[in-house]
Amino acid sequence: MPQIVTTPGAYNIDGSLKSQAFSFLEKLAQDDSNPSLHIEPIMNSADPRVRTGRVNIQFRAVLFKVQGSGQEAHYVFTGIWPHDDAIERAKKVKLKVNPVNGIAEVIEATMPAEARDAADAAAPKVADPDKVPVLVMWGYTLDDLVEGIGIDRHVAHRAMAAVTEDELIDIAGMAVEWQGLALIDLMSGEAIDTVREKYSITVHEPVEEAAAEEHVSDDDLLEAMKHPAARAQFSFIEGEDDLRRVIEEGDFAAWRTFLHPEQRRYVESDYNGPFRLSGGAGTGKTVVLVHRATALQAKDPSAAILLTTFTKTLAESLRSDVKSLEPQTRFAAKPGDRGIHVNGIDAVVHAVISSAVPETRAIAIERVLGPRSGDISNVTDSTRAWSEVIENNPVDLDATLRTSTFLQAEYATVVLPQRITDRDGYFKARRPGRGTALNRSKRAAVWSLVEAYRFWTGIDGSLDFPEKAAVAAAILEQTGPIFDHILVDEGQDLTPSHWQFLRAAARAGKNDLFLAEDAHQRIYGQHVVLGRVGIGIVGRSRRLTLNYRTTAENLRYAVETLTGETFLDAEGEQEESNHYRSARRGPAPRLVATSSLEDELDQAAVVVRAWLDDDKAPETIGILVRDKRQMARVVSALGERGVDVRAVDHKAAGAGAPSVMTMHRAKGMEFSCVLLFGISDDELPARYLLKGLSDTDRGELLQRERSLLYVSATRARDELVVLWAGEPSDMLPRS
Ligand SMILES: Nc1ncnc2c1ncn2[C@@H]1O[C@H](COP(=O)(O)OP(=O)(O)OP(=O)(O)O)[C@@H](O)[C@H]1O
Repeated sequence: MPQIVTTPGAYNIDGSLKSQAFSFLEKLAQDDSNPSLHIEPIMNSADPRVRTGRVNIQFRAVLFKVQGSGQEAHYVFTGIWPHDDAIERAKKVKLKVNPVNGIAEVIEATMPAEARDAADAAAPKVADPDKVPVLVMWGYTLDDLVEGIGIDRHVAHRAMAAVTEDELIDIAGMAVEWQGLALIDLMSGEAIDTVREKYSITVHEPVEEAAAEEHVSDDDLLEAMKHPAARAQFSFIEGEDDLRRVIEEGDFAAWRTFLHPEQRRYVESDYNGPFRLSGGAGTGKTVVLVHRATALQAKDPSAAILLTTFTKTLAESLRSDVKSLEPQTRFAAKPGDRGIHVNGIDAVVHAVISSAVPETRAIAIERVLGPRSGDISNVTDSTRAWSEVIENNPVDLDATLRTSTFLQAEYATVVLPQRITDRDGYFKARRPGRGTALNRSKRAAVWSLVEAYRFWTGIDGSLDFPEKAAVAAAILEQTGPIFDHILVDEGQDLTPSHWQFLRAAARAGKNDLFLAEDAHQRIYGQHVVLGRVGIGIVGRSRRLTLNYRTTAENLRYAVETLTGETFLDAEGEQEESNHYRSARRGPAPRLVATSSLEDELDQAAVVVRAWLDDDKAPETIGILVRDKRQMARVVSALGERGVDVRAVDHKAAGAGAPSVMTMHRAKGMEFSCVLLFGISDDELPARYLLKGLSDTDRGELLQRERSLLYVSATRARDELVVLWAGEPSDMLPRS
C-alpha cells in the first residue's frame, strides 16, 4: 500500500475541508490507482515527480510521487489549494536533496538558480547601511551559511543582510524548515560546528546544483527524507489513526509529528546514567519527555517507567499527552508495575510508603526522624506547624531566623537530606548554599525548634512532604529500586528528599534518570545541586534554546523580567537566559496602567471581551493572578461586567469560558492570549511573604516571585496583556 508522508502544509487545511482531505489521503494510502483520486502529473512542472489529486470539485492536493525501488510508492503531501492555485503551485515546487548536506527539502523554484544568484549579487547587501547585520555582527560569512551548513544561497544572502532579529525571524519563517531553525540558532551566535552537530550535518564536496539534481534517484530522496534534520519537514504516517490526528488536530499535533532534530536526539539516545535537559519556557522539554517515555516503552515493553513532575495537575496533563501521542500506551496503575506510571511525585512517594510492610516502614522512619512511634498517615501543614512551634518555644535566635520560611528551608535542605536525628549530628552538618552562617549556639537553638517540630507532628501523626519523600527513599534503600527508567519534568522545583527518593527508585544504569528543568522557573522551594544528593550528571547535560510556544516579542519581554538576577542550575552553574529564541512573530505585549482596582477590573473586562469578540476560543484565553483572593475577585467582577470567566483550581481547565487561575497553577500550561492581572507594586512581590525575613531568605523569595512572573508571561502563545493599578511592579521590565 502506498506510504503517505506529510509536511507541515498538512496543518493549513481549512476546517471545512478536513474530512474530505482525510478521506482523500485515506483512499490514496489504500490504492493510488483509484480513479476517483485523479492523481495526475502536471505539464511543464519544475519537478517531474509532482502530482495533483482531486479532493473535491474545487480543491486539489499537491503531492510528490516517489516510487523508489520498493514495491509501493511514497506520496509526499504538501497541502490543498483551490484548483487553479494548486496547478500554479504544482508547477513551481520541487522535492530535492540539498547538494551540500544531503537533507531532503521541498522548495519553490521561482527562477533558475543562476538568475537568482545574479539577482542576489546585484541586490544591496544591507537594507540599512548604517546598521551592522545581525549575522555579520556574530562574524559569519555567506560561505559559512552556504557551504558550511547548506543554507540555500538566496536565503543566505537575505539572512546576511538582516539588521534586526525580527527581520531574520521573518526570513527564517519563509525558509525550508531545518534552514529556518538553523538561522534562528545562528541568530543567537551558535558556532557553525555546533549547528552542524545539532542537525547531524555532514558537508559534501560542493556540487553544481543542476548536476546534483540529475543524479538524485528516488531511493536517494527517500533516504534524504529520513535524515534527522529532514524529519522536521517530513513525517512518515503510520496508519489511519496517525493520519486522522495530523489532519484533524492541525498545528496542535505538530509536537507529535515534527520534532526538532535536537529534540529527536534526546528522545532516542541512550545515556549511561542520569541525563539533564535544561531549556527556557516553551522549548519543548515536556514534549521530549513524553516522546522519550513512549520510545523507552517501545524499546522494552516490559520496562517499569515513571513519568513524574511536581504537581498532580501537571502530571494529569503529562498523562493525557502520552495518551494522545501513543494511544496504545500501557499505563501502570501502581509504581513499579510494568508500563508507564504517570503521577505527581508526592503521590508516588505516598504509594511507596503505603505499600511498605510495617517493619520496613518503621526502620525507614527511624533512619530519617529518629525514634518515633505512631501514625504517619496525615500530611503536616508545615508553614502552620513551624509558626506554632516558633510561637510556643521561645529560643535565643535572631528574629529573622525564627521564621517558618527559614526553618522550613533549613529542615528540607540540610536536616532531612543528611538524615540528621540528633543535636550532635546537626552541629556537624554541612550547610552548602544556605547563605546565613550559624554558629554553635544558633545551631543549638535551631535544633531545639526542629525537635519541637518533630514532637508536635509526631503527636499529630503527620509528616510533611519532604519528610515523606525521605522516608520513602529510606524504604526503597531497604527493598531495592522499582523503576527501570524515571523521567522528571519541572525538576527545578523538587526538594533534595525528592531527588534522594528518585535515585533510590531507579535501577542504576543505562537510561535510569532523565530530568528536564529550567532554573528560571523555580517557583517552589530551594535550589538543589544534584551532585550533593547522589545524582551524578557530569558530562550528560544539554540545553534546548528554541522556544516553540511564545512569539519573539513576548519571549523578549518575559526574558527581560529575569534581568539582574543570578539563577543556578541543578549542577550549581549559572543559568543564562540570553540564548532563548523564538521563530514566531506577533504583536508586542500591551502594558496597561490603571488608576484603581475598579479601573483595572473594567480594563480586564474590555480586554477579554475584545478577544472573545475577535472569535478567540474562550478556552484559549487565560487570566493569571497572584493568589486565590484575587482569583475570586476577578471572577465575580468580570461576571458583573458581563464577561463570564471560570475559576480554575485543582481541576483541569474546561472548555467554554476563559480561565482565571493563580500564576502557580498556570505552570506548564499555555494559552493563545494571556492577561496578567494585578501586576502592581503592592501585589508582586507578595509583600506579606517578605515580612521579617533574613536577607538570604528575602533574596530567595524575591527570586521565586520574579520566576513566577517569567512563568506567567511565557504562558502566552500569541498575545500578552499586563495590567496593574497604581504603581507597576518593580519586577516588570523598565523599557
Ligand atoms: N517540535 C515541535 N513542533 C511543534 N511544536 C512544538 C514542538 N516542540 C514543542 N512544541 C510546542 O511548544 C509548546 C511548548 O512545549 P513544552 O510544553 O514541551 O515546552 P516546555 O519546555 O516543557 O515548556 P515550560 O517549561 O514552559 O513548561 C507546546 O505547545 C508544544 O506543543
